[in-house]
Amino acid sequence: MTKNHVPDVLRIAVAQLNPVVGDIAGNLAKAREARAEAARHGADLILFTELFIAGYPPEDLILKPAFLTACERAVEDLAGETGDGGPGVIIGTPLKRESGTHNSVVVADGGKIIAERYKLDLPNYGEFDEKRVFQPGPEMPGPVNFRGVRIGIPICEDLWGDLGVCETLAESGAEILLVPNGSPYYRGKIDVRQQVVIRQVIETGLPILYANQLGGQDELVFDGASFAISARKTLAFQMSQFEEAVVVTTWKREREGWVCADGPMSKIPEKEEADYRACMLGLRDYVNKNGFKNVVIGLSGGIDSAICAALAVDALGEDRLHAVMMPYRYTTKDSLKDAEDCARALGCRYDIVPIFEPVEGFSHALTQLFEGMSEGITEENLQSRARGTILMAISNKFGSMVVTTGNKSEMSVGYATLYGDMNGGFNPIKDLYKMQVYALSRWRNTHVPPGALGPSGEVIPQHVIDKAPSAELRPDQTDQDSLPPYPMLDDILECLVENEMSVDDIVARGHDRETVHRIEHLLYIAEYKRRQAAPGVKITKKNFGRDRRYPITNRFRDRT
Ligand SMILES: Nc1ncnc2c1ncn2[C@@H]1O[C@H](COP(=O)(O)OP(=O)(O)OC[C@H]2O[C@@H]([n+]3cccc(C(=O)O)c3)[C@H](O)[C@@H]2O)[C@@H](O)[C@H]1O
Ligand SMILES: Nc1ncnc2c1ncn2[C@@H]1O[C@H](COP(=O)(O)OP(=O)(O)OP(=O)(O)O)[C@@H](O)[C@H]1O
Ligand SMILES: NC(=O)CC[C@H](N)C(=O)O
Repeated sequence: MTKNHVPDVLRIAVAQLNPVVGDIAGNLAKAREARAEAARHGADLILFTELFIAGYPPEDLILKPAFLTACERAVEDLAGETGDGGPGVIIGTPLKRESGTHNSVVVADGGKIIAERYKLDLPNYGEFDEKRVFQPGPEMPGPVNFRGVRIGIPICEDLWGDLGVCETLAESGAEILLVPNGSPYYRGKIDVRQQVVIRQVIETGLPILYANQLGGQDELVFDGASFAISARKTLAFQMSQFEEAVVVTTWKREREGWVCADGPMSKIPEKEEADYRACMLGLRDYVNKNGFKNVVIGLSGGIDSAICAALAVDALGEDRLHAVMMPYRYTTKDSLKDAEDCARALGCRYDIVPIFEPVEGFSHALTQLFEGMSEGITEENLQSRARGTILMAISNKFGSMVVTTGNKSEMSVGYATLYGDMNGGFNPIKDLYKMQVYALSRWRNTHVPPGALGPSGEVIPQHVIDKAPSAELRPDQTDQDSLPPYPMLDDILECLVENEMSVDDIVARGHDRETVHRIEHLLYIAEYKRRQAAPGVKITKKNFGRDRRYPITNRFRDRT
């Protein structure tokens, strides 16, 4: 220490933890445990993620006065506990003040709250809706003097937006920026975050520590991967992605400012692994946080239900998945074998429940009404609905949640039966196009991701990957009877959904205009189905959920 007791070393613990939205007592207990661990490792300060005490995003819970009171009490309790001489705390909480209800952080040390700071830049795009429930901080935040070190605390979007929060903090004397985040995963997001942080390091000349939440919350997956960028614009430390951790980083005051002298350097997973682990974590947390002991999946012998089964076993363990094959007249021997092979490879419970009787029963009940009419989609959908009803019966009887299996290609064009195979509580592959389902399946057959509870080896039989996809709702049916080949379909969809491209621009990529028009039309008319669909894990920049809000009643077609 220097003569005036300003420290030359600061040990900052980063709590990359998985809170549960609304479980204030549970989140407080987690914070206490993390602080105790940080204390054991000699930390001076522990940094929690955005709105940690509430869980992020709390959405309209913020409108409940009782929720706000409970959050504030919890942080007051924690602040009181910092009188034990252990680490100080930076923790996120909503706070109702005269200037409004704010997305805030509380800084506590020596048994009391020493500062409050409010988020200025409220994100209101994509999955974010913060302007709906919060008011922005009334003024630019200044640095907080923590044991003689001037710390700037921009809150998440304060780093991304152009309100100049970081710049102002630097101008008003901040020596280091510690940023609590609630930043959800999408493919490639890590690079985007690093660019955002590097930009602010360049603007301010200060090192930035970026602490991100972990865990699944409905459609969102918070992937952690907290990191710091030094004032020299190099990666100072990197925490693991998709894993909870409390790490203590050591910062030293040098001539050029604060420098991270010690911190972890975790490896960040590549494309398929990252997507697979996001789907796994999203499913695991949805099931566990909502109190389901088990899940049930209709296992058809096709690729979608196979990868969902693999994800379920990896997320929950083989004893928590019940796979049910429900054959009908058009189910091939191959499908029966593929489903059984898949269940055997995964080690889960497997049952066969034929649907002849329910389908024939419905058909019989409708014979008179449908007399003289030809068979078609109605009869195909009866098969899907019989299966959906059986899965829901198993769900009701055993308390197991139905995992629904529609991929993004199908959800885009409405290639799924409402109240049939769309039945279910959660869909781990909802934001994966069909070609991505194949890529992840191949990847899983040669890798076991960290934290997965499933076995190694070929858990998705190669034959399932090689054969032509089919709904098997009529003889010799394949998906390509009514849809363009998946590589083409997926490219057109990505252009329309993720990139909001014009039909002309999509045609310029080499696609047939009539096909693009047809896919655009199918995409628009399936909106009503998606509004009734189960939530699923967000993997892309634009998922079918809060990211994309199209009207159901919509006559617009791009015909320029
Ligand atoms: N705008 C709107 N708002 C509210 N409701 C609307 C609606 N438009 C239609 N509807 C209703 O929806 C009904 C049609 O929807 P629905 O009953 O689902 O049936 P529909 O979409 O006509 O048929 C299901 C399609 O999915 C395919 N499929 C089914 C099962 C599995 C797979 C697969 O491979 O994964 C594919 C199947 O081959 C067929 O092409 C209409 O009868 C009407 O009642
Ligand atoms: N014979 C079956 N037994 C059990 N479940 C089935 C059966 N057929 C369909 N399903 C369920 O309905 C979903 C829709 O599947 P369908 O076979 O119609 O086409 P898909 O979307 O290509 O799916 P998959 O690739 O899993 O076959 C399947 O993922 C599965 O969960
Ligand atoms: N919670 C936030 O403010 C997050 C916003 C930011 N753009 C992100 O995705 O990380």
